[in-house]
Amino acid sequence: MSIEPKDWTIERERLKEVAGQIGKQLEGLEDIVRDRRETVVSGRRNFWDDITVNVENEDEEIETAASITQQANVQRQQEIAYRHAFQTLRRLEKLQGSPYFGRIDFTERGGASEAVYVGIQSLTDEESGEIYIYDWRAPISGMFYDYPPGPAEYETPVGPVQGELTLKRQYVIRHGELRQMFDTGLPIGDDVLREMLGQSADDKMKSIVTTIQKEQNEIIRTDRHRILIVQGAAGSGKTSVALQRVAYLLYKYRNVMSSENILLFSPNRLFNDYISTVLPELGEANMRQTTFQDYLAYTLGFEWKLENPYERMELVLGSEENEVWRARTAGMAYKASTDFFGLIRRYLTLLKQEGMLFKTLSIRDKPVIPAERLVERFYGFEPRMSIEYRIEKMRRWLLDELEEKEEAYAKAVYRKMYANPRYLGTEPEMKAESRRKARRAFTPLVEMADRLEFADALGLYKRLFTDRGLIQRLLAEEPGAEAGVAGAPASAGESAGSGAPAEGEREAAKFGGSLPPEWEGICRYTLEALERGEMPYEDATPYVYLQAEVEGMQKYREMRHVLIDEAQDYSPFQYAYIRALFPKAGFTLLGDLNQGIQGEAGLQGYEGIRELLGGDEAKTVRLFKSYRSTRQIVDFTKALLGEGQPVEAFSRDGELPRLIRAQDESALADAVAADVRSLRAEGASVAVLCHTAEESEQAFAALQKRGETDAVLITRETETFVTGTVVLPVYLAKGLEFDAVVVYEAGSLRYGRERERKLLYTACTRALHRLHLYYTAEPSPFLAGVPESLFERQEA
Ligand SMILES: Nc1ncnc2c1ncn2[C@@H]1O[C@H](COP(=O)(O)OP(=O)(O)OP(=O)(O)O)[C@@H](O)[C@H]1O
Repeated sequence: MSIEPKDWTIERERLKEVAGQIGKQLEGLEDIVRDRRETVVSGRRNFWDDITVNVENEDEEIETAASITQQANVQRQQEIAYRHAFQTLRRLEKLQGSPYFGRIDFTERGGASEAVYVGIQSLTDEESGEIYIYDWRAPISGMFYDYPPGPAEYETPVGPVQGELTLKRQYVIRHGELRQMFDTGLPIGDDVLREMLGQSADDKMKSIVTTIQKEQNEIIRTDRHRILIVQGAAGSGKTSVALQRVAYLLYKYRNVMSSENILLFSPNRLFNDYISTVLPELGEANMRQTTFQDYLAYTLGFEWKLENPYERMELVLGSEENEVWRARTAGMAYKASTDFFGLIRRYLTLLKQEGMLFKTLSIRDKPVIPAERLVERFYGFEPRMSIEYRIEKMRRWLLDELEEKEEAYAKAVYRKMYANPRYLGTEPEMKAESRRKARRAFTPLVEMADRLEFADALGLYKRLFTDRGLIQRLLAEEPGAEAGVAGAPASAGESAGSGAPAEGEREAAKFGGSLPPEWEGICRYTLEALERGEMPYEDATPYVYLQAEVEGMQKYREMRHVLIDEAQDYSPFQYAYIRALFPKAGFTLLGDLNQGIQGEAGLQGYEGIRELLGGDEAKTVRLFKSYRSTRQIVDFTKALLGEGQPVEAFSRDGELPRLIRAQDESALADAVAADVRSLRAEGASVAVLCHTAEESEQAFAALQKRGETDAVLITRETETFVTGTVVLPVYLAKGLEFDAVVVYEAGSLRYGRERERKLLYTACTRALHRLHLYYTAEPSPFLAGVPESLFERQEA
């Protein structure tokens, strides 16, 4: 749709007016920020000037303390006021270069027409009340993403507002100058989007706020369900949507939620760096971010050598498929399952009645409080009392008991000293010394009691793999036979901190299943690893869960929303645990089953976890359209997948993917090096993707030898994402994207097993514009399933 010259004049005038308004507000704010900064600095410098410190008697001490607290409060208020003004200033500065990107003219039914300009945040003239810009997250702005011109509506707290969109316009404004504008008949003009998607990959992810698609907008704004599960094709914008959703939640719930109350679980630290600028670009602070691995390492502490999921994957991909391999992979699958979760819940129920293990508290191998006494005490409680309640009661009892014993110990030491003619100290000296000795001996025991470490969680976990009778009993247990959960009247301690919500316990009782045939082998490798102080990745979550149930769990009640990216790589067991960790949080899960590189140890579908996380409160949404790659790459990768979750391409054209055969390894390295060089000369960012870390190292060395000295090798330890030429294993490229992807060796020896199909798919879907696959000998059988018309064959 063409735009009249007079419209250009009007729009330029308006832009000028808005710039003037921003300038005016900035000026005022700069003064405020300066004043407040000075107040804060001088407040800190002169903190003690207004306080009279007097500690001569108790009353004076109390008065001094009160005046310090009061002064600290004043200081804190001043700092908050300064921070607020400073952030507002930063936000306004952001508006300066590009104040808005869209406009809709909306005529409310029976009302007047209003031009709504949409930008990354709102701008209002406080004197006149005129709204110059609406925040993209405001309800009225939602229509910009959802409707073409014509009938439209938006939600408000008092119900929907209906009317008609008479105009929809998109702007490109750079450095305060109107460069382009388009009137569009579509929800969001394809031309603008195509242009954006045609650009090169950056070393940081970009915000998509100007071109959010209707189906993505729905996900960003949904807040009627506590749990939102998104199954989205590779490149469909899951991560982008997740980050815009965080910005939306921060806006909508700004009075009750801050970035400190939102947590994102991401696949690795490299990814954290890659997405780190999106929220600041939108004028918001980043949410908290972690990886599940980091959380586990923190919880397990230094005494365990925790396996990394990637190390485990290397092991599975790189090993021969013998009996040990089969036991390991079967163990990974079983320990990830809701069946194993159910088994552990039943175990915990049984422990309320029998079988609990405790450590003996001793000093230099001499028992002070034997484990049997603890067992006796534990089973002295009513059977329906929760484990955590009993343990907490025992903690208090133990601390009293230890105090008494410490006193007796001190007396015994004193008597010994007294009887020793060679000891020359005075009586008070002897008393003080004996008390010191007793304190030294008892401190570790008191700490153990205080931290609830007297239950033997490790012993309990190991018993699952040594006591076949126990396992058989747990498997035979009737679902719902959980004492203290089903049907029992509520009483103190009954549900006190049982570790998982009661609904979770009831859900868990449904699971149970049977043991995998490789159980003997699973027991063997598990016990051997634990004996060596090594924690296999698949055991880490079940173990910390069991430990938390018997020692008490640190829950994160302040977290209001938890997002999980690459959700397909978490096990059902992990979801059960995560649910218990964040009892007050809503959840957004973003995953793609097609990219499930953890095989049986990850998710097979969403139904089970829907139930685990909260059943009716969950909503599942699907995204089909892939925005990352060209149509040619999407068609190729779709065919590679065979069956699976549906994928659609956005209409952006590029060249066909290439499948290139090399005579041998050396010829392959020559060809890849030459290819990388020419792609780089065109300015493309290039990823050379490999099967494992070992292959990455070899490929990297081969490229270096052939003069590609700018290439960077990315390993599990890398924390900063760079573009240029990077060499890395596929699993570390999860969530990332590159202009060109070179699959280093796509032969049948690397990607031959069914579990490797998704790995190859994940590799290929990282490409924006170019995809080149190299191989020697035989190509991967999954490539054989791709119609010849979808790619080009070449000889190196
Ligand atoms: N509405 C949009 N406007 C502009 N670009 C978009 C839009 N949606 C997605 N993109 C772009 O598509 C690419 C893929 O997005 P993103 O990484 O969020 O997808 P994903 O679903 O998380 O992918 P994957 O699962 O493959 O890692 C990014 O470059 C992103 O900027």
